[in-house]
Amino acid sequence: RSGAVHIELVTHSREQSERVSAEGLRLLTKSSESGQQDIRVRPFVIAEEELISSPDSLPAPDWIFLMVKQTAVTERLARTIADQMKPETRLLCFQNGIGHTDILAQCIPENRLWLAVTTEGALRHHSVCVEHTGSGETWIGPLINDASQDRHLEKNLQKMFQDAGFSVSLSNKITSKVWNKLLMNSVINPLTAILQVPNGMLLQLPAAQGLMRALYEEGLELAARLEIELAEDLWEQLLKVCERTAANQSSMLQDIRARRLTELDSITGGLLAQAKQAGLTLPTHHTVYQLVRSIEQQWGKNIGKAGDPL
Ligand SMILES: NC(=O)C1=CN([C@@H]2O[C@H](COP(=O)(O)OP(=O)(O)OC[C@H]3O[C@@H](n4cnc5c(N)ncnc54)[C@H](OP(=O)(O)O)[C@@H]3O)[C@@H](O)[C@H]2O)C=CC1
Ligand SMILES: CC(C)(CO)C(=O)C(=O)O
Repeated sequence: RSGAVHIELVTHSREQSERVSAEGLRLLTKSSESGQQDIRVRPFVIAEEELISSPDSLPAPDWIFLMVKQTAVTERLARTIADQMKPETRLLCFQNGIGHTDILAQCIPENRLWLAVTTEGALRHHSVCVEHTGSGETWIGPLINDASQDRHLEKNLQKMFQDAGFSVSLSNKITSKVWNKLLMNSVINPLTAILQVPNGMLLQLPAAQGLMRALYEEGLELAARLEIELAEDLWEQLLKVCERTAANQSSMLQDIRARRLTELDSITGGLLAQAKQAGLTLPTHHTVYQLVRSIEQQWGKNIGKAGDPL
């Protein structure tokens, strides 16, 4: 969208940035007002390696949106991002799961980290084509609540998203939102990946429902131990997500089918790491962790990692 907002896209590969420069990005989207739309956008684009070799090639931004998988969040990436930040720059992280902020905080002060939890759906078809697969809600909030922070940037950001047609709320309890989603992902994602079924099928299998409940209860116990507030109707919300996305393959199942690394270490593994610190055991999560890891290891991935995440 034009107007006062200037957006720059940083790609992983030079090949992708060259294609986006030459062809633009194709966005497939559907809305009740305009029906199916096939939109071509031409963002300013640069590859990560160009940014590393000349870190001053872009003007320092107000916001950086981090939209990579958890598996791509490394200390090296954190350093690259830190080199792009000026004192007012904030980093907004869109990842499912937990753990990435610990890596990012090695190079970026925690009071500059913001989290986004979104139920928007996006699917990359290829390097210059992405589909908006479903509209949802997005919550944004700071990792730490620092009363001295000037929050005007956050309000401007919310307006920018709203002007672009997204439903965005600001939250002072973003950790609760993160954990609500984390618990849902920790139930749906590994089970759909192990059973190789779409989300809705979990509701048709009584034995799977028993497993879902066991995973959920263990997650609840951990959140209570860590004094993290969760939605009171989280179980009902979880069942609704399975219903609403009945025909969809979870992101973990998609990763397994494409033989990519999954976000297991940040979802189930994230819970297990927190549980260990809190002196709790989560036996059902531990078992599904070992099962998903065993699937990855069948293709030679994550071979160095034992079945025990810790
Ligand atoms: N898709 C969705 O509907 C939702 C996703 N999320 C979360 O958002 C995160 C991203 O998911 P999603 O968009 O689906 O993932 P995708 O894998 O589709 O997209 C991530 C993109 O990040 C690129 N990338 C990786 N490393 C770098 C880097 N160092 N510099 C620049 N680009 C890089 C990848 O490029 P390449 O492939 O070339 O490495 C890829 O194009 C995940 O944590 C997911 O759980 C949350 C809610 C909904
Ligand atoms: C909510 C759910 C399970 C929807 O598929 C998801 O976030 C994912 O697939 O990662």
